[in-house]
Amino acid sequence: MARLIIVSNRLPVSLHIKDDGSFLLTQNVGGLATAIGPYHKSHSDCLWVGWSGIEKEGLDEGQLAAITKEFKSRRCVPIHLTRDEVDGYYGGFSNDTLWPLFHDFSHEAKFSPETWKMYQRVNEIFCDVISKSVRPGDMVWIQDYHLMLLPALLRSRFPDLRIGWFLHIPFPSTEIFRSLPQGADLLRGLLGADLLGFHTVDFCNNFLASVKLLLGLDTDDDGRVALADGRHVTVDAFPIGIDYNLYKRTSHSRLAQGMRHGIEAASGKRTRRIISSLSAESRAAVEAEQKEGSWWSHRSDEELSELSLLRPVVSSNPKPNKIVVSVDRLDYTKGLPERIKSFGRMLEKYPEWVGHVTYYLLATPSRENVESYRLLKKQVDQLVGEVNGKYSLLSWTPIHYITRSLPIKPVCGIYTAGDVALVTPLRDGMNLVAKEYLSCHDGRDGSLVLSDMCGAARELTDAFIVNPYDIEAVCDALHSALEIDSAEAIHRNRRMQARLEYSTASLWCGQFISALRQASTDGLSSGRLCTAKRDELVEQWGNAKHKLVLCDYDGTLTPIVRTPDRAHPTKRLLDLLKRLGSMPGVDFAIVSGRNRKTMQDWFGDLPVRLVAEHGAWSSPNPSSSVQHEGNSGIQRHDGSQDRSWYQAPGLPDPDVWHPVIEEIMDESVARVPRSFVERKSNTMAWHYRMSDQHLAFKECDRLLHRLHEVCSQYGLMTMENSKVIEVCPVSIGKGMAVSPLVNSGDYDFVLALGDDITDETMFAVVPERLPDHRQDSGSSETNLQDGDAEAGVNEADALVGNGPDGRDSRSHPAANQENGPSSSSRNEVDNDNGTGWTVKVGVGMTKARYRVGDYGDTVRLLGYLAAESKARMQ
Ligand SMILES: O=P(O)(O)OC[C@H]1O[C@H](O[C@H]2O[C@H](CO)[C@@H](O)[C@H](O)[C@H]2O)[C@H](O)[C@@H](O)[C@@H]1O
Ligand SMILES: O=c1ccn([C@@H]2O[C@H](COP(=O)(O)OP(=O)(O)O)[C@@H](O)[C@H]2O)c(=O)[nH]1
Repeated sequence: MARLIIVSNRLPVSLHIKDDGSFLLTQNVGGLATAIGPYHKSHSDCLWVGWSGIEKEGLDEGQLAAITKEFKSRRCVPIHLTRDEVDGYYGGFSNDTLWPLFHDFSHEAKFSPETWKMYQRVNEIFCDVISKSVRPGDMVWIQDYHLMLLPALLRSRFPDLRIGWFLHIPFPSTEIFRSLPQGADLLRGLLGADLLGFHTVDFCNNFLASVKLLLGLDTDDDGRVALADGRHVTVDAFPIGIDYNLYKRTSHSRLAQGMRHGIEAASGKRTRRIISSLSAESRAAVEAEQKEGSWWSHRSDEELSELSLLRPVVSSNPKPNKIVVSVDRLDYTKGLPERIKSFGRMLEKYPEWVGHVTYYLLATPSRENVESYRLLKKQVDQLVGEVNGKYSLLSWTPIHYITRSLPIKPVCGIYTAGDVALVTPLRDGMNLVAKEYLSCHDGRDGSLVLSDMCGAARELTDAFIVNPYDIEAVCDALHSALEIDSAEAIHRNRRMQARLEYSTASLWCGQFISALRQASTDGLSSGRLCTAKRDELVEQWGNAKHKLVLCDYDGTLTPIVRTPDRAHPTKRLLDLLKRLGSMPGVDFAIVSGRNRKTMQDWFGDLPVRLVAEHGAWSSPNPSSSVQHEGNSGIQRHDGSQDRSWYQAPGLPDPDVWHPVIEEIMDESVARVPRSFVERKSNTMAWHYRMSDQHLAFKECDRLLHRLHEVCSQYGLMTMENSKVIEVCPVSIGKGMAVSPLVNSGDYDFVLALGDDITDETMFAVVPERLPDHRQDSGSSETNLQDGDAEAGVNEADALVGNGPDGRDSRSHPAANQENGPSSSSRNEVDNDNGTGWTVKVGVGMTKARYRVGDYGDTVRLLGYLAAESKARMQ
């Protein structure tokens, strides 16, 4: 397994030098540490390289070495920088130039040749330090805009190193990016990587448009940029998630709940006792005033003082007391002034909320040494003061303004208390706050008003989406969010939560690393299921009513391992399959070459259809009323009450051919140490995965020759697969087995997943278009033979080379007489480097075929589908 080196500006731990000179390491919090930290911790060979956070000045070589050693105890490699270097590279070019420009704040951007020089120098320093740690086969994953030159610097030293880079902030439009004098240099720097990741497809497109405009380089359909040196760089979207369960759990912590109660009490949401002490006159006065809609006017001083004191807790007001929350760094990209104005406008436009809605605004100090941030702080202070000054009552303040940094528990307390979260950045790469708020409201109401200008808006489509610059629109959305019916809010939230719960930070990390692992000098494979296409597939799945999934097992749902019995499914996989199989409108079939007993033992209890021994046996889903086996198969019970197995008709008698084939295969076992024969009821396989491959390949040729001499007389054929040669009846095949299902007319969406040549026959029977005859099909019963003719034609297609690469996909006896398999074709069919395939088709769409990396990608895809179905069921 390739070792991963993570590189970021900051390390996941900070080092503090205590008064006595000793060191203290503390864990940093934040999106990056949460997302990649667990991978770093759980992989003992994974390193993390980043700036130490300590100025180099005043420290001698011995102290620097001691600091390095301290970080090493946490598998971190610190980069030591001088104050000038940090000021120029970090405060200067990164935060004064790239940050504003990438967030569409060109007017805030400073262009300075000095800070650019420092940026170049520090990227080189990073390269020097990393170069000392790199070993052959390593992968390097660079984070963010601070290190855009690093990929090409590393590439010049390590031509074969796998390099990935991910941008955590937006990538701007070409019009903005081209104003950056060093734009072309930065793009060239990035193109040193194999894989470039962004939060959204829009940011990918912005990047590619700049590459085209500034460097004249084109992109292919798979999002790959072809370089003059023959390399391909893959560009794709990897939207980051959060640790959903952590936030959900923390929202129930005593501290968070205590804060929630405190906030609710302070905002008048909880305290009702005082109401009973209200005089009847006061109550009447309050009600009259609410009806009039104008307040303060025509009131006596006494009335005014009583009203202003009591207003927030008066129960007769039709508005219940509510709480609005927001959590941001005090950054000009977060849209705080616009948001405060919108809140003020809401109190003006909907005065019934005065006294009844309290806004808890947490604005954490950020980059306080930067002039524009200091000015922003003043502006926010002033606006909060204006709204509070204008609307405050004696016992109620509209905005509770907190300018401190809080740890996770109190932050969750704030989220949990909020009836509405106001998340309105003017520009943001993702925005984790929006996702954290929803996870703290798991199973509860609470509304999200969300800016359209952040990456999160692409996913959280059930939020109140607003243009953050439009004060009036935000004001109205806030009003609607406060007014929303609780059941409707829960319903909207559940849809978003189902997706967030699945698309976690660790899924994001795993997905990027998996893609990077597959990246090579050719870029990721052509025909790849990129994020945009995956989202489209998930959407089509969500829209379909009757879905069929045909899924191979070994190599598709589980990795290929040394011996067959070690490929036992994990509990997580079984849970996922159970969930999918039980979903209304989903028919899930595991279609495998495995023997019937293994299929029964491993999957017998699942609500799924099973196909064993490449179609020699099939067993319908015991929980489904729809059966497609008809009377064509021979029904056999094997001890399991709930599950029946049907044998494909017309199979040659195994008692006749087994001894013959076994004897031939046993010879190969004798000739090739550590190879073995797997005997199944209707097929037989010679496995050589654990053997010397050179010797095994030679034996393959000999064995195939021997097998072809006898196969046809028994109605058998050979199949060459991943380190296995299998003999099976010519009348079976995965395609033949699933054809009746595919052609039943019961489904408006079919998805087939597989990784090897035996799955090609299954892909082949998936039609180019799915006819929509669900309405007029009299019976859902389809006899196995009904689909045979078509299956036969399509299987023949697969046989003559309509496989993924146009290669022969099976070694049919007749075909083999002319084209005996060569050891090179054997190498080609070996899928151990992981290339699974996904084929989908639906009513009204044309069949599409995609490549995924390995079984992990397939399982993740199924997870997305399950989450989508869950979201749509809400
Ligand atoms: O159709 P599938 O579900 O993909 O099953 C195909 C064969 O899978 C098993 O063998 C393969 O997986 C083993 C475990 O990873 C590995 O050790 C072996 O080298 C692979 O060939 C199974 O043993 C065969 O019967 C299936 O035909
Ligand atoms: O006092 C605070 C303020 C914010 N956050 C966290 O800071 C992160 C902010 O991430 P986001 O993507 O929303 O914005 P960024 O600050 O990265 O631009 C979220 O995880 C917040 O929970 C925090 O822990 N304490």
